Amino acid sequence: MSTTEPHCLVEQDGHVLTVTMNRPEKKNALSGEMLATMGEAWDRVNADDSIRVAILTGAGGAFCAGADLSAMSSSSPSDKFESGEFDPAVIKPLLKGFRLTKPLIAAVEGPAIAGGTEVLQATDIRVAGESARFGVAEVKWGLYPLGGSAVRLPRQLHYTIAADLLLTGRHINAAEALSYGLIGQVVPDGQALTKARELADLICANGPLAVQAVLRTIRDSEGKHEDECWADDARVGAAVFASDDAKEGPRAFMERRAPSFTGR
Ligand SMILES: C[C@H]([C@H](O)CC(=O)SCCNC(=O)CCNC(=O)[C@H](O)C(C)(C)COP(=O)(O)OP(=O)(O)OC[C@H]1O[C@@H](n2cnc3c(N)ncnc32)[C@H](O)[C@@H]1OP(=O)(O)O)[C@H]1CC[C@H]2[C@@H]3CCC4=CC(=O)CC[C@]4(C)[C@H]3CC[C@]12C
Repeated sequence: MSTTEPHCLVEQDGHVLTVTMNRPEKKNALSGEMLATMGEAWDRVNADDSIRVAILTGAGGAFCAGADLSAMSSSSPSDKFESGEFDPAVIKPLLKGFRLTKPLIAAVEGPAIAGGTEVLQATDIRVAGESARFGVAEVKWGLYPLGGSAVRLPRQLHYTIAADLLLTGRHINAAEALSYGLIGQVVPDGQALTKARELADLICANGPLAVQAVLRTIRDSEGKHEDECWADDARVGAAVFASDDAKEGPRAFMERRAPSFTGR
C-alpha cells in the first residue's frame, strides 16, 4: 500500500456512516492522522440528521493494534499531558468523555488489541470474525489503558473477568470474548462488516427519534438506581410519543405497509 493512503476512511451509504481505520501494514495502529479523522467523523455522526447508524471497522483483516508503539518509543505522551496540550480525561477519537447520539456498531476482523479493545467498549453492538483477538495489553508494556478500559471494562464484564484481562494483558480469541460478553456475535472470517451492515439496516428502518431516545436512556441510566431514572425515562419517552414518527408507525402497521419515518 502506498504511504499516501489516508489512515482513516469515512464513507456514507444511505443512512450509514462507515469509519475504517486504514493502516493495515501496522494492523491499523492508531496514528495522529487516524485519530483526527475519527474525531471529525464522530462530530459528523452527531450533527448530521441523515446519519442514523455508524460502523467502526478496520482495513486488511485487522481491527486495531492500539497506539503506535514505534511512535510511543520515541516520544512519550506524558510530555503533552504535562504541558496541557492534551487532556487525558477526554480522548474523543476513542470516544472517552465524548459519546455518540447514534448507535455505533463494531465490525472486528483480526486483532483488536489495547486501544483497539478500548474503543470497542464505546461501541453499542459488536460483531467479530471467528479469528478475531482481543486484549487490554497496555500493562505488558508498562502503560495504562488510558482509553477508558479501567473504568468501562469492569462495568461491562464480570469483575473477575475484567480484572483478569486488565491485569494480565493477555489476548483472548473471539469464542472467549463472546463467552464473556465483550462481543455479541461471532461470524465466519471476512463477514463481520456484512453482518454489521445488516444490523445497521435493521436499525435504520426504525424510527430514528425512538432509536436515539432509547440510546440516550441506556447511556444516562448507566450505573444509577432505577428510581433515579424514571423521571428522565418518562420525559425522553414522552417526547418520542409526541413525534410524527410515533403516529406514522402504528398507522403503517394498520395499513400493512412499511413505516416511512421522517425523524420529526
Ligand atoms: C493509552 C492508549 C492506549 O490504550 C495505549 C495502547 O494502545 S498501547 C498499544 C499496545 N498495543 C499492543 O500491545 C499490540 C502490539 N501488537 C501486537 O501484539 C501484534 O502486532 C498483533 C497481535 C496486533 C498482531 O500480531 P501479528 O503477528 O498478526 O502481526 P505483527 O507481525 O506483530 O504486526 C504486523 C506489523 O504491524 C506492526 N504493529 C503491530 N502493532 C503495532 C503497534 N501497536 N504499533 C506499531 N506497530 C505495530 C508490527 O510491528 C509489524 O510491523 P513490521 O514492520 O511488519 O514488523 C493510547 C491510545 C491512543 C493514545 C492517545 C492518542 C492521542 C494522543 C496524542 C498525543 O500526542 C498525546 C497523547 C494522546 C492523548 C494519546 C494517549 C495514549 C492513548 C490514549
